[in-house]
Amino acid sequence: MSKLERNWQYAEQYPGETDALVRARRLSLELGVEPVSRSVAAQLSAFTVLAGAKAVCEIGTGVGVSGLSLLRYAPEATLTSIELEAEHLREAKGVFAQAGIPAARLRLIEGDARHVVPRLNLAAYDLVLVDADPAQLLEHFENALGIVRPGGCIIVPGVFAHGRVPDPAARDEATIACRDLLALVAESPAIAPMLSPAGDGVLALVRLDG
Ligand SMILES: C[S@@+](CC[C@H](N)C(=O)[O-])C[C@H]1O[C@@H](n2cnc3c(N)ncnc32)[C@H](O)[C@@H]1O
Repeated sequence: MSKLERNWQYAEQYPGETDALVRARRLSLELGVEPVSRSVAAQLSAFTVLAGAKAVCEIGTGVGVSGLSLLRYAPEATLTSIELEAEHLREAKGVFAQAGIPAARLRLIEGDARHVVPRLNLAAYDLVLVDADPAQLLEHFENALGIVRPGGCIIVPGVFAHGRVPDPAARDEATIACRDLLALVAESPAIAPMLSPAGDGVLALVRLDG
């Protein structure tokens, strides 16, 4: 194992998780839904607090691992989370209920985020997580930019497309979408980006004023 691999593995094993997160992660894997990794979950928890986020939106609820992480240290935050698959959302509801998250802090919406997000209030969210189908990434990202307030942040886990983004030979749709997003964000004067190798890559950015 290389030094970088050892560093990565250490960082992945470092964060502690609540019993609710451990249960949600297990359920997620049983259902074949890929949750954010432990280190990415820890970043989501910290980002919500750092951003002072009260209104959080998530595209791709899955079974609730990322949602629980976003709310973990932010008792005043509310989560609007959108999920295409009824079964995933049903399981996520159980996960949030078992974790004791009050229903008033949650707005769980079943539907295609490409249609739902454009109907949400513009510039109304402090933090938006984009974690749905990577092939639709650019569309989700454009929609996320519309609903995040200036000074707010967008987080995109999985942006290395299972390690394929750095491989120039990889040309599949999801990989190209991730590369296109990384290039777009790097070139925009209206965005302050940060790329972390945690999990399968995390792009975090601040939408600047104006
Ligand atoms: C990688 S999983 C999300 C995992 C979750 N964020 C977590 O860490 O627990 C992606 C989820 O996005 C959902 N999804 C895919 N396309 C979607 C769309 N267009 N709108 C809403 N959800 C979508 C999938 O059904 C799946 O549950």
